[in-house]
Amino acid sequence: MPDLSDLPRKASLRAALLNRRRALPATSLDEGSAHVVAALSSLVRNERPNCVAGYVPLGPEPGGPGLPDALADMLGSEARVLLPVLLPDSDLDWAIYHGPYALTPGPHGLREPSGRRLGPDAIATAELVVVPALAVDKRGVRLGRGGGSYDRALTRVSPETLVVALLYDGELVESLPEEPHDRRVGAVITPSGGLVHLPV
Ligand SMILES: Nc1nc2c(c(=O)[nH]1)N(C=O)[C@@H](CNc1ccc(C(=O)N[C@@H](CCC(=O)O)C(=O)O)cc1)CN2
Ligand SMILES: Nc1ncnc2c1ncn2[C@@H]1O[C@H](COP(=O)(O)OP(=O)(O)OP(=O)(O)O)[C@@H](O)[C@H]1O
Repeated sequence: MPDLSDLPRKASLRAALLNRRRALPATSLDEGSAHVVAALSSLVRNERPNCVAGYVPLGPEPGGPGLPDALADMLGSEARVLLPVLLPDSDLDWAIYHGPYALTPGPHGLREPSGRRLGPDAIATAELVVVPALAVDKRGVRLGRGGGSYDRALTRVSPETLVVALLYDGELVESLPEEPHDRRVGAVITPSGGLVHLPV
């Protein structure tokens, strides 16, 4: 694999990382996601958040299609899982997860919650924020889909709240390009490394 930190632009990094994920065999995706979900489960059981912001994995994203249900199972019955709804300007709205039958098709092949929208500030009520990423570097700099959605959403999250990105092995990289609007994450979970806290 090339040293991803040597690739100059975010767009070419995204393409390389997406191609690498698409080339992973189904068994690696399944096993990787199972390890990631197990480490996330330990984190949730330790932290006992009342509200977790999650996501519905798209294609080969870590966590697999069962991630929202897995999150709901990790939490007590009083706790809630928030899921993102992509807005036309690429900002994120949020709605409570009420099971797989309450997900509807969204843009880019996304599946989004069909329930009442709580507004973009609802992410501030999450006590743990689980985010998708294509890669994260050792400082916590995150590379996402390129809409700037999580850069905006994470500005509404308290600095005290843990933001954790789910990755496959090889996606916690040495260095990524960072722009002023980029919001760093506090931790990543990888299949082999489990939960890794990053310096804020
Ligand atoms: N699961 C998930 N949900 C998410 C995000 C994400 O990265 N993953 N987002 C993060 O901001 C927002 C959605 N933003 C997105 C922006 C672009 C594409 C995209 O380019 N999709 C490809 C098709 C899928 C693929 O092949 O990977 C496309 O349209 O070509 C997807 C999501 C909110 N919800
Ligand atoms: N607070 C903001 N308000 C408006 N636009 C923003 C904001 N933050 C970032 N953007 C815009 O979003 C675009 C993409 O940003 P970037 O490449 O960092 O996305 P990303 O973090 O990879 O994507 P995502 O968060 O959607 O997964 C940039 O053109 C940037 O100007």
